[in-house]
Amino acid sequence: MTIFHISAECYPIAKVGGLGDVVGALPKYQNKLGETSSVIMPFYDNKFTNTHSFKKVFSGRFNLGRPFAFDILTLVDNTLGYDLYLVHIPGLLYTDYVYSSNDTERFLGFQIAALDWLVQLKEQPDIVHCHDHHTGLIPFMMSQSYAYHKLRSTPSVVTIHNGQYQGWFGHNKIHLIPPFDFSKAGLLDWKKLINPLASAIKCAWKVTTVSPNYMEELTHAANGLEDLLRYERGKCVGILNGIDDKVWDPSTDSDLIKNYSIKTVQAGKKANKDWLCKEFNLDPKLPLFAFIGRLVDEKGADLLPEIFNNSLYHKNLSIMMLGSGDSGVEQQLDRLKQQYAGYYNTYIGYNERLAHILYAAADFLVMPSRVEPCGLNQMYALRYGTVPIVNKVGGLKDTVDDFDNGGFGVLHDGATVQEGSFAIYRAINFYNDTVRFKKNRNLIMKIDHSWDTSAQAYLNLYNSLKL
Ligand SMILES: Nc1ncnc2c1ncn2[C@@H]1O[C@H](COP(=O)(O)OP(=O)(O)O[C@H]2O[C@H](CO)[C@@H](O)[C@H](O)[C@H]2O)[C@@H](O)[C@H]1O
Repeated sequence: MTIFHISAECYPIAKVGGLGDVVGALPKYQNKLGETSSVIMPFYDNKFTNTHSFKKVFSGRFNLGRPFAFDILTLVDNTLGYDLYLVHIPGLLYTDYVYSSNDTERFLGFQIAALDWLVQLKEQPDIVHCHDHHTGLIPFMMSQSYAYHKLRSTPSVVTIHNGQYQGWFGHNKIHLIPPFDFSKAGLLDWKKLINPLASAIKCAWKVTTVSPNYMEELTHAANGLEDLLRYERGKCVGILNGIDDKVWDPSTDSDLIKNYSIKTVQAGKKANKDWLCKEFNLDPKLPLFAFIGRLVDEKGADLLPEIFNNSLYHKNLSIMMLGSGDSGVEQQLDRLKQQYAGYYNTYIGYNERLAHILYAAADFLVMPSRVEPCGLNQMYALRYGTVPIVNKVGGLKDTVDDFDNGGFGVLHDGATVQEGSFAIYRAINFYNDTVRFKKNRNLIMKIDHSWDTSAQAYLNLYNSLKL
């Protein structure tokens, strides 16, 4: 089967969050299963594109209010485990950032160029797999735009990584979409706006979300799309994300201060913790709690300052926070540093290497998310022998069980300061039960969340769509 994943992010080329991780891993595992799975993504002006060589495979032009020329580039000396195609649109998409405020035109141009290339390929794809709203107009264009008539019978699949963001824009821009039968314009609309995610849910052959529980939640809370998802339920399915167990392997991870396996976890985690605590002025003898992520409401980031303030009262733990986002929350989190010097520190920003070290160094990872479609951090934490403390939502509910209930993590029921603070209090008691805690550490490192099972689940889904 020939599969094309189309996405705004793909690790290690460009990653802002979990979408990049998934698109950078899933095709690799699908290829391992004998398929031909590739990625199409934008050509950004970043470290990866500036330090690798590319070859042109196609050139074209399209009109988006004004004419644009584009190239499709492919990576030379590719060791990624899948073919990579980059859409290079100078003056539109070739930027040193992934997302911005004029994304409508940028990602519309990306989608049009990707389809202009796909439609003229000698061998038509078997599956076009779109990810999130940035590629959400592709199923509509494949089925309705005259120019893509040849792709009309090619199955399209859309995966919702985050239903909060939908890419809405006004009908005054409808003329930017390549011509189609105007009587079908309703397929683009949701609540009087062009809504790429809603359109994808209407037009794709199958809709997936990144955990079964999130699929269920979306029918009650989907930022306005609940009714649509309930109506289209028959073609929706939740498939739990996996993790790239080659990138996220504490025994080979080149970012770590010291590598370790289950056998050497004690010494390995200690070396990483000692380094981190020295670097950030924390006490290595205390249990270390970490947060890694985007500082946005969905992640419960606004709760963190108070949760940390409550938890640091007895000065019997250390906390390290790595993230960026809401500037008010960033300031509040930074301010706590003076009050709790020696016990608390932050790194405001994005730092891939520090994230890896922190998963290895920490004893616990806190995730008080309000919405968590799947969550990868808790799975990375488990693989690195770090106990996740999570709110019982979305994929967190599917992947973590409470230690007081025969499980291995710490669960709380509600994204509130009280629940989050009490969960940390319970976690410290768990940590102090050293024999049980050590046994648990070995156990969680053995949990298999690799992509093997889920990559097969996607293949089964594609096979069900074969004509
Ligand atoms: N400041 C920082 N520095 C370094 N690394 C950082 C960082 N902030 C975040 N990261 C990294 O970004 C990734 C975040 O993954 P999540 O699954 O939590 O993400 P996100 O909410 O972006 O994704 C959405 O898509 C994914 C994939 O489907 C779903 O799992 C998730 O629930 C959904 O919200 C992890 O690899 C994490 O280590």
